Amino acid sequence: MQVKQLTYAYPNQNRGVTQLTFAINPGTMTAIIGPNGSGKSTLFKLLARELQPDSGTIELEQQPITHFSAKEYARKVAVVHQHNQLYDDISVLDLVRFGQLPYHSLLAEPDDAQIKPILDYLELTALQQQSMNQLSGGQQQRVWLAMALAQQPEYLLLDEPTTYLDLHFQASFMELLAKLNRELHLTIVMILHDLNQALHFSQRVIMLADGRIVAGGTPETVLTPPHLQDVFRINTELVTTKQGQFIVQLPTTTTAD
Ligand SMILES: Nc1ncnc2c1ncn2[C@@H]1O[C@H](COP(=O)(O)OP(=O)(O)OP(=O)(O)O)[C@@H](O)[C@H]1O
Repeated sequence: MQVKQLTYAYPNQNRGVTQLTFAINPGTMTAIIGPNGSGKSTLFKLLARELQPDSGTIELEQQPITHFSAKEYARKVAVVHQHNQLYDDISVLDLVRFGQLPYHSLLAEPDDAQIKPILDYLELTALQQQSMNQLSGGQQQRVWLAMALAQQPEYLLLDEPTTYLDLHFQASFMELLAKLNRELHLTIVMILHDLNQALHFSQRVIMLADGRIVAGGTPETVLTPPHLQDVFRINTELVTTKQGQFIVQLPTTTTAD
């Protein structure tokens, strides 16, 4: 996926994103990070075709993404939003079946042979007849991911996928994404707020500020204390442990006794 000079401003505003250029290489995990209001969600909506750019292009397989029909695009790119809303009560199985819509007409019988391994993979088989509103937030998040996988996409876009999960589920959800990337070769693009998740789970980080890319590259080159100071206005230190390196946020001011 190639993003070239992508620019979007909300109506009557000059805010949004400006002149974004970057590539998402197949088979990689990319983290999009930046402070509040830096343009992450706007970029996400442009990649998901929920907004149309004012100028610039997004290309997939050397074609502008506008050339794909909605169904064609859904077979290539699946989106997991941060705030998923359900208007009706629905079972886990029925919701995951919706992921197959890009392959079938509405009247076609669901193909549960394809769904079953996905439910097994995400440890949802025992929950498949349960109603969504009986599940915890972490379980629901796995079901939305299962629905996205039922689209059999090549690209998976995730907007702050771990925001509502407790620390245990945050860690296991990120491990799961890494497994999907490794085993199914899914290309993953995710908005993250947690800098250590970006450090440990991405090969590439795109750092936004004021709607522009201020740094892009490997996590080690982008997530440096000077960059984090400039962009997030936080004081950090990279600490090396037996488990690898971690970004630790330090107090911004020190009080003399
Ligand atoms: N619907 C909208 N109408 C007008 N301006 C908007 C709208 N949505 C976002 N903006 C503005 O566009 C800019 C980028 O916002 P965006 O939501 O993309 O940031 P973000 O990085 O996702 O922020 P956050 O971390 O708070 O979710 C901000 O200045 C914001 O105020």
